[in-house]
Amino acid sequence: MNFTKMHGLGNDFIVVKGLEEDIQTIIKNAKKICDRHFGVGADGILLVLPSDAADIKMRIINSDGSEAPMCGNGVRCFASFVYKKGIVAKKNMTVETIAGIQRPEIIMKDDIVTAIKVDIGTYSFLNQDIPVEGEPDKEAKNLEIKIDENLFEATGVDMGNPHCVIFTDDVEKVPLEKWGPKIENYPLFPLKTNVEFVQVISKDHLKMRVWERGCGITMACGTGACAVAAAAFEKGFTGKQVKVTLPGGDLFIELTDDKRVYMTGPAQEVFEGHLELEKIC
Ligand SMILES: N[C@@H](CCC[C@H](N)C(=O)O)C(=O)O
Repeated sequence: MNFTKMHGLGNDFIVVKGLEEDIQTIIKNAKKICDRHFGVGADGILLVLPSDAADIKMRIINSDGSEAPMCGNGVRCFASFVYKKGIVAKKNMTVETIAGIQRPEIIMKDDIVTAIKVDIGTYSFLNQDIPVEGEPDKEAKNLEIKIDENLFEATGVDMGNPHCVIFTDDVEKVPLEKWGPKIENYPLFPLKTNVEFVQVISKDHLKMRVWERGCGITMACGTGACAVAAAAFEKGFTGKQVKVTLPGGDLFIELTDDKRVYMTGPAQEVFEGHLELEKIC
């Protein structure tokens, strides 16, 4: 398997040209390939595939082998990859995902890709969209989650994938490795959920840590940053433009009146490699 290792703020991916590789074997063995000790090591695998509906298609496989409908940091890495490789020779492109069509824009300075801005679609708080158990057309704005002796008030957000956002005074004090998996698998979320703990720094600055569904703790989550910005705006904590600081760095999120979300951030290629699948699978 030929691959390119990339990351968006430390949320790292193995990018593979799907048409040139045996993708069934790759998906079946994603856990081994993503293992940081016995494999290449990554939070997930991004498969580059042809699309009938857009310029190109992205499939996202989490490090536990589950498939995700959308990935914010992934789509920036993916767009930078297909642009630099000449697979899609457009700075404004369309990318098909299970969650719909994403619209990344490659931002360049002196022939170097400096950032990628993505129109990531609209957010929703509706139970049926996230999904969250309960009346389908009610909003998941005051969910009660009890973990051990702790009672949290959470906001459920659909960002193409499910998110559970919890505001707290100090994100550094949250025992994420303990609470993250319990909230990911909380019975309210039939498809599990990504989990974000977020601290309001100011009207235009949030700080968050994330436990990702199918991966665990990651250094950044693009859809998570969008979900957190939407939840904070809805609660009146922040305005429509916000910087979100994650352990791996900053993302810039803009919300529009019609609930559309734009995310801007970097994508970095790390190395190219060749893995002999039969050696680890
Ligand atoms: N890292 C991602 C989200 C990846 C998918 C997620 N783990 C899920 O299963 O929904 C991002 O940057 O958005």
